[in-house]
Amino acid sequence: MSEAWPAPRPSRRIDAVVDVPGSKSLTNRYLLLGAIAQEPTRIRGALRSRDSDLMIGALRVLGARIDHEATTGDLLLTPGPLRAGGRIDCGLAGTVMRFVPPLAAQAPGEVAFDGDPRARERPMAGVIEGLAALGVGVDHEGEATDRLPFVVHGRDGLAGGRVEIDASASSQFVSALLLTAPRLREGLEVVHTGASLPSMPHIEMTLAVLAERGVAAEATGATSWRVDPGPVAGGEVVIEPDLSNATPFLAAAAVTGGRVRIPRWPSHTTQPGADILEILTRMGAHAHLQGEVLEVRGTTALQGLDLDLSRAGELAPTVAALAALARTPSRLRGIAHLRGHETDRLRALVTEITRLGGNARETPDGLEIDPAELHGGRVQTYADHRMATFGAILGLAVDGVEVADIATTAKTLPDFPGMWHAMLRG
Ligand SMILES: O=C(O)C1=C[C@@H](OP(=O)(O)O)[C@@H](O)[C@H](O)C1
Ligand SMILES: C=C(OP(=O)(O)O)C(=O)O
Repeated sequence: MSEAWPAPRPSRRIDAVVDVPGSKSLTNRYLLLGAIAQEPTRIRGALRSRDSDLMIGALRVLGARIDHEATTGDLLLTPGPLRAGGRIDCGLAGTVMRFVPPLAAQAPGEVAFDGDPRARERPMAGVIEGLAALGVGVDHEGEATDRLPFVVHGRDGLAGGRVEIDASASSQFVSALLLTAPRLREGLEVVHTGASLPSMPHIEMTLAVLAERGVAAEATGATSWRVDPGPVAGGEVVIEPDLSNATPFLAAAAVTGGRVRIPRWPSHTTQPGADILEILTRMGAHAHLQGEVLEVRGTTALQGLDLDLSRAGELAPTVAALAALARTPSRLRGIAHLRGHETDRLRALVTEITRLGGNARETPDGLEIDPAELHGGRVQTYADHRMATFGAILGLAVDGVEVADIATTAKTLPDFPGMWHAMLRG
């Protein structure tokens, strides 16, 4: 664990252009599809961070060749026959622990999965149920039968068909089963049976990425999806900037009355981070897209808001920081599943807002945050990259904020502290 990081306060008005690295969710989907493609794939603008490196490591264990081209920074994927017999470290990456087991299920033999201590607490039931429905055995190495660690007993030539799972704990259960479905003899229909379903844009992203690689993939109902069997194309792909990782920088403009611009902002995207435009506008900041540049300018006072964040739960820590600095109350709804993220984010956000003198409460499916005068303190981050960026946002507006283990941001951003200081320099 690194030393506590003194969150910087701006010495002058922020006016910065921030180049944000590639999307975690897109990078890890294209990496996985590259490993089962019928030809090599070149990924431009890929994210290099702990989560994408864990995905690269996992795919290598399963037989893919992945090279980093130093001159361009591109990743070059050469698919190989699926290989069993290895151990996969999922770290704390939801995309690795959920997306890779269904691929291992198609490798002939045993593949073991484990991760960080907190990874053993994150929900996995939907993936394990899906594998069972496909006829794939999973042996549990610990006591829990719905979590890591486990061993997948894969085999060639799985039939596929139709599986019913409860994905209310994570949309990644659905994406996981769909992503490797082109290799199933009959393809796959996935039907969600639970009461609610978070992060719908991430499921749409899965369908869009499959379609972009030449696979027939579509929604068959409000909560059911189908992927046809068929070859996955390789070729070149360019990854969009990570819009969720852009949000702390945009929030920096909003809370300080400054200006931040993000180049290469896509005009059409399946990334839920794009919702930040509307959220910031509702809170009183000026946010608009000029060509391919998103510009956010802050105002003197932020307004709270009542918001259903179920589409974009990833944004909750950023929005909670904004809400804690707003002058009217906020309610964030539809995010009960955040209790299964890198940490229990609802509890962590309430604890850390309260630590700094704020006023926040958990509700059954979210948070209520009331205006309060904040003071300094050491924000705990619980191995959660977005708790660290939450602390950094508050530190822009409040004296004496420190962030414990800022290095945890490396989960999805290779040099968050450097980028943050560069933003303050303008
Ligand atoms: O498919 C993806 O890439 C993701 C889906 C979402 O997961 P949940 O539905 O578990 O929230 C999101 O929060 C996560 O950061 C990335
Ligand atoms: C929930 C997140 O990550 P993961 O992919 O590990 O689920 C996140 O990045 O906010």
